[in-house]
Amino acid sequence: MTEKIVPKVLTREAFAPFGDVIEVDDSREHFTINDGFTERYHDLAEVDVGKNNGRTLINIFRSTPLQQPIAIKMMERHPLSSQAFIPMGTEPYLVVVAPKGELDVSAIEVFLAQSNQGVNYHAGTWHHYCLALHQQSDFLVVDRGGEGDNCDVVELDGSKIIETVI
Ligand SMILES: NC(=O)N[C@@H](O)C(=O)O
Ligand code: NI
Repeated sequence: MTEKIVPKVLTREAFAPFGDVIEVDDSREHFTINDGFTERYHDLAEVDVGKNNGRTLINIFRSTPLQQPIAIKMMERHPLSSQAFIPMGTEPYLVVVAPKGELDVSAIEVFLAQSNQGVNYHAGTWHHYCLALHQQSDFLVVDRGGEGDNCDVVELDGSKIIETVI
């Protein structure tokens, strides 16, 4: 039996169980620098890459959209590190997550992220791989390099289907 999931609006509060939202938010700490020509929105996400002598990687993921409607056929987690996705283009994208611990498929949540919002999955947060929408999109990705198996993947039956995003 299939289940349609309607993506939710991505907010810091709603995403808090899974990680951080990276966006300009005047309720967060910010201050003026660079002779007054720059506003620094400070310390927005917890980059956690140090386990087992890990180091920070800065990458670009060029992601091609899947055909919609998208069936959720996998979830993965990085037990040793966080992973941040910051869109470099102008398109929204989908974020599919579930709480840390043993994967609870019934707890899967889907968010629609806008092009001015990045996300940072905390270590162990279950997520689908990067889901671009509408056109090929680049994402700046900050994650971990180093020893150890840092990607657990679970295959799903595809019965959870994401409502099409126009
Ligand atoms: N495998 C890989 O580097 N990418 C995934 O972790 C992802 O979340 O897109
Ligand atoms: Ni990942």
